Amino acid sequence: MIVTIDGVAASGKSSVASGVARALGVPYVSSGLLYRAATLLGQEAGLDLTDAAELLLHLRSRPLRLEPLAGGNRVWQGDRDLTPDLHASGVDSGVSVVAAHPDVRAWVDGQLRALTAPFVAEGRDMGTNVFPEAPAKFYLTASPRVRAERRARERPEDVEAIEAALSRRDALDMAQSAPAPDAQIIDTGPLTLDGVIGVILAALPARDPSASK
Ligand SMILES: Nc1ncnc2c1ncn2[C@@H]1O[C@H](COP(=O)(O)OP(=O)(O)OP(=O)(O)O)[C@@H](O)[C@H]1O
Ligand SMILES: Nc1ccn([C@H]2C[C@H](O)[C@@H](COP(=O)(O)O)O2)c(=O)n1
Repeated sequence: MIVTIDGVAASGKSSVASGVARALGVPYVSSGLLYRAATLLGQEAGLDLTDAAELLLHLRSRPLRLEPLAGGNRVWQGDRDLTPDLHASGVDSGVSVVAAHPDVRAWVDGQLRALTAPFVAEGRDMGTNVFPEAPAKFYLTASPRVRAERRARERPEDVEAIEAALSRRDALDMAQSAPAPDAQIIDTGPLTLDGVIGVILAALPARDPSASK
């Protein structure tokens, strides 16, 4: 079975996906890391991130590998682990431009669709575009203030500045961030992390252990 968890920036997608995946004993797949890796490599090579053709040529010359694990995902380029660099604020500010290119999206989608189910996939368009056939879809929301307060607990930055950056990213990512019509929308604002995971686990269809999707 594939479970999709989409939502706005910092709504809890990766923490919730990891918790659900652990409970189900399957890996989770963080699609945003591939967009982040494309951005990091483009920036490191000094490329113009608005030039999708040049960026894709560069990405295809040394392929990336997403390693989906229940506890956390890693992205490799050869034997270099890119993961520790993928949440730098420079990547945060460039990634929406990269994620807006249709050809980059097709490059990411191809890698995701090549993965073997079962897994929990999180991102923006997992339920709408990449795995529309998934039998269980969820979409996480929370106000920009709630999300900024949560982020401020992990980064030594001002809540107002984080909130402004999140709202900017929400606007830039809006085109690919709509909930699937058959997704259950969960406002995580009033819920704990375990509470959100519990809502999702309770809503999952009964599992057939022999099914692969
Ligand atoms: N329901 C919740 N209650 C309290 N804290 C939460 C909840 N959900 C997530 N968090 C916390 O909010 C922060 C952001 O969560 P997380 O990184 O999982 O979000 P994300 O949607 O994957 O972010 P991004 O879009 O930047 O990849 C983390 O510190 C996480 O522990
Ligand atoms: N399926 C996806 C996943 C991510 N993105 C974009 C949106 C974000 O700006 C960026 C990083 O994602 P995050 O790590 O914050 O979840 O990648 C997307 O367009 N589609």
